[in-house]
Amino acid sequence: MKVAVVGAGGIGGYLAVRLAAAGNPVSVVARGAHLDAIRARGLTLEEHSGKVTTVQVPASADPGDLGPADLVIFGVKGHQLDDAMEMARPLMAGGGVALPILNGVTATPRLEAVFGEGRALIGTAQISAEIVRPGVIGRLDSETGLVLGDRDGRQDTEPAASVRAMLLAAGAPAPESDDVRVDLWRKMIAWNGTGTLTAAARCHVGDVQASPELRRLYEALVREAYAVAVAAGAPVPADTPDKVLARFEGMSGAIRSSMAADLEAGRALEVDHMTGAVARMGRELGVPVPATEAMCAVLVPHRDGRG
Ligand SMILES: NC(=O)C1=CN([C@@H]2O[C@H](COP(=O)(O)OP(=O)(O)OC[C@H]3O[C@@H](n4cnc5c(N)ncnc54)[C@H](OP(=O)(O)O)[C@@H]3O)[C@@H](O)[C@H]2O)C=CC1
Ligand SMILES: CC(C)(CO)C(=O)C(=O)O
Repeated sequence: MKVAVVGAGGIGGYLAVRLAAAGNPVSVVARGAHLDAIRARGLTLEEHSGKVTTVQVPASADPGDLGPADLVIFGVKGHQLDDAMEMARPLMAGGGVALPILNGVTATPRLEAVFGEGRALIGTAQISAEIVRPGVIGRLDSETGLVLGDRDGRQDTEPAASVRAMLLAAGAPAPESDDVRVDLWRKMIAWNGTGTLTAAARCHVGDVQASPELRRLYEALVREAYAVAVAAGAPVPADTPDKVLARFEGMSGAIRSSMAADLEAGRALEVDHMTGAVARMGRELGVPVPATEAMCAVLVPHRDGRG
């Protein structure tokens, strides 16, 4: 299966290295110093375990250079997806399928709106990774991996089943799921706590775990996002908040969210597609989300980055 990764950053870059190292034909769309480094020295993955892998892959800022792919992995941020989809048209021109790994719950419908119904899978990354320097991805944890399936949440249909098999064969965990839509929403609920708070409080998960005040705020953010998910008709079971809170206890304290890293680096924030989306849905659905609104108020001034 020919694979193209649009946005070979933290998660996209991690997947690109794993798939290419296993012998799959992978190309990447990147830009700036990251692209220059990939072209000069290859794309490198430094894992939490100390393992380092470098692959040489075709890389370009222009997808037209790379040709159509069977699988197009979208690894960009929520606010970058519209531009990325537009430029990715040559990659999708051969009838391939899109696999978004973005946080939030809107990437699949956004992709289907551009490429057509049934042309996008659901993907949700339980992975923590970031570009640590141009050309180099650091995987910061050893979490569960990339949960993927079709738009109805199934993993036994094509091409979802083949994509998952390819990831598993490449040593990229792609856990089993009864309904991938539940995983997607569960991640959104968890992220409203971990992702929002490590950004807003400019800290790591360990700081939240150690602070009674931040833990209370974390729990409020998780419970608010769950209430929004239920009101939105998401198929999330009633024990979801408790499971998310229990999992948080075992999470590596060294993790912080991609938004926390973006905030520190002065990059634009995905806030409208994440915390902001929960707040917006809360308002629309009549669900009070005061903690989420407060986090938005703190993060929105930094939305466009330092330029
Ligand atoms: N990082 C993590 O640990 C996790 C992230 N996620 C989610 O995954 C998604 C991706 O996050 P992450 O991997 O951190 O993102 P990164 O910012 O690390 O990677 C995105 C990459 O895409 C590049 N890019 C964006 N638009 C284009 C374009 N038009 N042409 C070429 N390159 C482009 C960016 O370049 P540039 O920097 O120049 O904009 C960047 O290198 C987000 O939705 C995030 O919330 C989910 C789970 C965990
Ligand atoms: C918080 C985390 C690392 C959880 O996997 C994440 O989703 C992100 O960085 O955006």
